[in-house]
Amino acid sequence: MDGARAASRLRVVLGHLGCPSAGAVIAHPTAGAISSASFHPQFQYTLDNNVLSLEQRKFYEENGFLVIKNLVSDADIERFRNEFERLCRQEVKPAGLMLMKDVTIAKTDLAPSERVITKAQDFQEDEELFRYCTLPEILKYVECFTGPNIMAMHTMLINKPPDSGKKTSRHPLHQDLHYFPFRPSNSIVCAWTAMEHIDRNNGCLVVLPGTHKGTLKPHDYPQWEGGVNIMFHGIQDYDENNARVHLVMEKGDTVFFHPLLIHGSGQNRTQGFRKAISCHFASANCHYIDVKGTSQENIENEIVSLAEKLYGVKDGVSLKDVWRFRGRLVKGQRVNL
Ligand SMILES: CC(C)CC(=O)SCCNC(=O)CCNC(=O)[C@H](O)C(C)(C)COP(=O)(O)OP(=O)(O)OC[C@H]1O[C@@H](n2cnc3c(N)ncnc32)[C@H](O)[C@@H]1OP(=O)(O)O
Ligand SMILES: Nc1ncnc2c1ncn2[C@@H]1O[C@H](COP(=O)(O)OP(=O)(O)OP(=O)(O)O)[C@@H](O)[C@H]1O
Ligand SMILES: O=C(O)CCC(=O)C(=O)O
Ligand SMILES: [Fe+2]
Ligand SMILES: [Mg+2]
Repeated sequence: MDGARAASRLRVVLGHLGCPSAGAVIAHPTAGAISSASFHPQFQYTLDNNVLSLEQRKFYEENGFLVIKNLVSDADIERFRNEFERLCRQEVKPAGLMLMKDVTIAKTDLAPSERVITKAQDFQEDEELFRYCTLPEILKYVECFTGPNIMAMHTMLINKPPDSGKKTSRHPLHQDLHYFPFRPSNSIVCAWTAMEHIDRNNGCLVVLPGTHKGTLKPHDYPQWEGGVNIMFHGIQDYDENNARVHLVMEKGDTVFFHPLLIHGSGQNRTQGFRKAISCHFASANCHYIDVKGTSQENIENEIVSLAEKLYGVKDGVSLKDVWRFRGRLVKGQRVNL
């Protein structure tokens, strides 16, 4: 492998390091100007900015997610779909992009195509896909959680394949914060947009409402008979009695959710490749943390070993620098991240 490719892979791999347990309730530091009409000191997970209705704010505060119907246009989704196909055919190779295959075919030599690639990750250098992270209709909502200084930290186009029968198309229940070495968690939000109708048949998102009020749980690989995709860690001891909500979504519908919200996705029982595009945004006022000695150390160790195995890299790479390199400012000022 040439140096540039190795460096770009290393960068992406290291980008998955996580951080410490997020137990403490932290007052939101990025609250902007407070309008007296909407000042609600009881709200902890949303900011006062008059975009969300009172009902929507209460819903997110209580549940940790909020679905906005029909937010992204069909025309934009068509463009994302076309660009994804171009990436799969490798007609363009933006720096840092990672194309993943399902674990059942990871060791085969199948040429990359729209039917082989299950996820395009880190498309921050792909102008066409990165448009998603700059859409005004998306950022308008993101700002309700992050405040005005907004970084796009982590980008994915997920192409959930028809399940091979081994159930590897599932994504185990997890909290995204497990992968993130920045805080506070309330200033991070994921936007996830359905690129087509998504329901239980093709593997919709499943969320455990209210779990964003808990702490970051230990994550590890689930004991799945048919195997599990690399770095798809799950929570071992979630409360089986917690309500589950299966998010049935139409093309363009977008869910915004908190990084502590426990969620996953079921297997795809259809013959189609179920597509969604997402970005994790964070306030640029967030700060990096050291994950050593925390529950996130296992993902850190895994990634570091992988990096050592693949590139012969030892120490010297700062995680903070990696994230700083990968994150992109999409609004306001780049303060810390
Ligand atoms: C909030 C958010 C972060 C939540 C999540 O996204 S959770 C999932 C995160 N997962 C990831 O980010 C994975 C990131 N991807 C990567 O690091 C890369 O795609 C790699 C897995 C390293 C593959 O890189 P690639 O350039 O394709 O290199 P290779 O084909 O040589 O593979 C390197 C070794 O990894 C193995 N591998 C690749 N894909 C998978 C898979 N799906 N499941 C299990 N193992 C896999 C592959 O077989 C190879 O193993 P060895 O031959 O070295 O033993
Ligand atoms: N043993 C497990 N460990 C961790 N997560 C699991 C386990 N079994 C299922 N899940 C995950 O739990 C979530 C909810 O599963 P659930 O069975 O409610 O719905 P589903 O699998 O999405 O839908 P369906 O059962 O209709 O296929 C899914 O995200 C799935 O990946
Ligand atoms: O299946 C999906 O689209 C969601 C996957 C997910 O939660 C993640 O990549 O963090
Ligand atoms: Fe997730
Ligand atoms: Mg199930």
